[in-house]
Amino acid sequence: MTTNKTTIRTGEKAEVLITGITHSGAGVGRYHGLAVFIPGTLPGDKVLAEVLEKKKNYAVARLLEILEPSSCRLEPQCVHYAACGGCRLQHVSYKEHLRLKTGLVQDSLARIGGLGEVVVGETVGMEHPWHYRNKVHFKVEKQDGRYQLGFFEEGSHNLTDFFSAGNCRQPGCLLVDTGLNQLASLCGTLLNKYGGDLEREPVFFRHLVLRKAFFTGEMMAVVVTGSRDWPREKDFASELMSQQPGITSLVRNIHTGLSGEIMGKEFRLLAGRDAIYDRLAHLTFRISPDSFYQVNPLQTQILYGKAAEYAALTGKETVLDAYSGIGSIALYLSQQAGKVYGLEVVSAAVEDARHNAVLNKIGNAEFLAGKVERLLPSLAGQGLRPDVVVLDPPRRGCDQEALITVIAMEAPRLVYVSCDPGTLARDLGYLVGKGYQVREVQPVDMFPWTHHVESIVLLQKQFVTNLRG
Ligand SMILES: C[S@@+](CC[C@H](N)C(=O)[O-])C[C@H]1O[C@@H](n2cnc3c(N)ncnc32)[C@H](O)[C@@H]1O
Repeated sequence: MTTNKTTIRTGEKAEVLITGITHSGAGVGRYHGLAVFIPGTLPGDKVLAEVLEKKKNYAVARLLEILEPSSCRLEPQCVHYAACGGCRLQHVSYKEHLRLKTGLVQDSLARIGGLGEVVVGETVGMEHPWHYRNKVHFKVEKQDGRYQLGFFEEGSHNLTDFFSAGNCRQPGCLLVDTGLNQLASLCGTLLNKYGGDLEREPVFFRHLVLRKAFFTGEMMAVVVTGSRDWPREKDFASELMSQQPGITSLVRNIHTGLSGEIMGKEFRLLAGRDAIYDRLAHLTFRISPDSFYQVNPLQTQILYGKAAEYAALTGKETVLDAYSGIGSIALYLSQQAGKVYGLEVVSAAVEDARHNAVLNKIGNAEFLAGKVERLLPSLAGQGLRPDVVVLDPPRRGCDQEALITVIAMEAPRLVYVSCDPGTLARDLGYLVGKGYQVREVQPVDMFPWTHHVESIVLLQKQFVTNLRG
């Protein structure tokens, strides 16, 4: 029987030339006309793969052998690369990796947003794309008679232990700041020392969340426990604080619920201050344990610089920063604006933003707590007509109610910051359908070696720009 796309079977071995990449970082090629997704491959590779799953329009296969490598193929540097799955592009040269990310954004805009004519700028990369993360959350699991710290392997609940004795060749994650890796390793040792007898009533540790302010060097550790009791909590805290002088904030979070959130609602300060302080450009920021803060400080400066360029402020404009976190973009733009508003749902982040305005002696910023989709209509109802709206939503993008109100407010300029090209494309498509024009799209590599990419986009309202400008 001749093989064609309908007779392909699972278990079949396929020779595939990879010609593209998916949004989750897998290589894509064709086998008898059917698209085949093969993780761990990249355009230019010729590979032998085993079909694992066959659907009507595509198949998923497992890489067995690289028959001819792409000229852009690299030996991954991380010893955990294969098991961890977090760095899905570590086998791709950095130059090619940036080119692929630009392509991913371009492809989303065309396919999802119907914006094939929009030109996407080249992704801005990093000079040293390692140890760039200022935050990490390690999963804590009981395995082989001890608490282990690491990440779940892709698609499973098996933990890749990043700090066991067998992994001493590379303790920690290559994307994470080296000071945070050292702190994680020490925390792992002390959780084992003070976590209780693993056989009888051990403490249920869920996560270890670590943060570092790159500019000030301050570090924060949040130990997330699933149980309330932790008899030796004080011993843990005092030994950690004495052994690691850089740690300025040690917090316990109690998360007894079933939700998949990393942290629960209850925080307890164990030692030091309840927040860390960092500097970004000319500003100082307080960052509380549950507030969002961009994870790559060097690239954040590039991102915020672009936001200022796109906002094109002259000193008198009203700026609305939707999804404002600790107020960083609003405060960054405040010196060139008449008035800035920030809208944010996490109340601790709103408190940080208000505190940050005072800390930086900024008097023209106002921060409101609540969901953007609720606050915006009420601000519009009160007659607020911003000149610039910054949208920096989480991965799921903007709620349609929020976009409807932004359109009704007729802001001449929108600056859309996104970490998900798919939802960005969806929202841009909607805004373009309602009279906005995409002027510039600039991807910034905030997450080197992973398949994630940040983009910043300038949109302008057609016609109204002239009337109001
Ligand atoms: C990608 S972060 C951006 C934060 C900030 N612009 C920055 O650069 O650090 C998205 C923020 O939106 C907040 N958020 C998520 N959903 C929201 C909603 N429906 N309304 C208001 N804020 C929301 C999150 O808590 C988070 O602080």
